[in-house]
Amino acid sequence: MLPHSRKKKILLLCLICFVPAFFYICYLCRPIYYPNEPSVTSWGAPIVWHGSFNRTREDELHRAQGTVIGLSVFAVGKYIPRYLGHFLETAELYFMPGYSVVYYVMVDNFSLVPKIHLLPNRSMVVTKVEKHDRWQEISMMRMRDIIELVVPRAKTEVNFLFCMDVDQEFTSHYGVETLSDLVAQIHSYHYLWPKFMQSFETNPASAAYVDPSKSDYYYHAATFAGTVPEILKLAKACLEGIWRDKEKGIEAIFQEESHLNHYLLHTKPTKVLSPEYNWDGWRNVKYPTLRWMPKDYRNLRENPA
Ligand SMILES: CC(=O)N[C@H]1[C@@H](OP(=O)(O)OP(=O)(O)OC[C@H]2O[C@@H](n3ccc(=O)[nH]c3=O)[C@H](O)[C@@H]2O)O[C@H](CO)[C@H](O)[C@@H]1O
Ligand SMILES: [Mn+2]
Repeated sequence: MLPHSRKKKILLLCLICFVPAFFYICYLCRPIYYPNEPSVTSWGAPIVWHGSFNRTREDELHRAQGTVIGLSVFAVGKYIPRYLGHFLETAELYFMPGYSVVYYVMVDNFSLVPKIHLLPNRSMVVTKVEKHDRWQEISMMRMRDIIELVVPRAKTEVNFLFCMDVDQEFTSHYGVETLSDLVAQIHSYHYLWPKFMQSFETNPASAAYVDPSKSDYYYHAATFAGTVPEILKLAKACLEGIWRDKEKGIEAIFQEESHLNHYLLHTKPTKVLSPEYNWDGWRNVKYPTLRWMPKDYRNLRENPA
């Protein structure tokens, strides 16, 4: 039998450790939706949530302007058979329904590209890209290919350009409420985490360096968007940072995502997408619009680390 004073100490310790942990877990698990969450950033940009915008008004505006939207997506190696078909099929269902859309599909092997039946007013341009040996290079060099292969076409064909990862699926209406000059996606993993736990590059020698205490949000590179000139500026800045790091023999912790976060800290996005627009599958988002597909790094990536 433990002495009475020892029991009291253990009980007190449990209260000190577990009660705050319990409340923090409840905070992390609570349903996330508007109007419980903020819908404007500190610099005045809207944070888009289900219910925070008037879709009818936005639709009227974009239909009157004849807005055309581009969507660039890369699928290299095993990512083509695993993800590309489903990504495009769900985009046909939910990405900007009723609008003219041009898909810029970047692959290393034309013969594996699935046949997708496109709706009227929607077209697809398939372009061959180099296959790099490391997944990190495949991921990072998308910035170079966006500059050299996507932008030259997109600048005359579309008003807004989205750049997305392929390992995701659309699950409900992803509409014109997401359009703006420069659009960034809040990373759903990091949304509720304190700043010191965010995954910014913390090596001051890297061009991607961000002091977490000065940050706004941790953004997810799986979606960024904007007008074509803004995307060109963003991609050029990220690529320059990647080259500067390479000259020093370093690679930012989350590759182009780290450089994107550095850029967006200094060039504030004009619109921010809430975690609803890039849901990780377990986060308790009430109105998910696009969701991560299951990862399978071991089988899909060329190199394990
Ligand atoms: C844990 C981890 O690894 N995280 C990285 C990765 O998250 P992710 O796990 O989201 O990376 P990912 O495997 O989806 O790769 C990014 C994208 O590059 C393309 N791709 C990549 C590899 C490949 O062999 N074929 C191919 O097509 C594809 O479009 C893919 O969606 O990417 C992020 C950028 O979005 C960051 O760079 C993260 O550091
Ligand atoms: Mn991804």
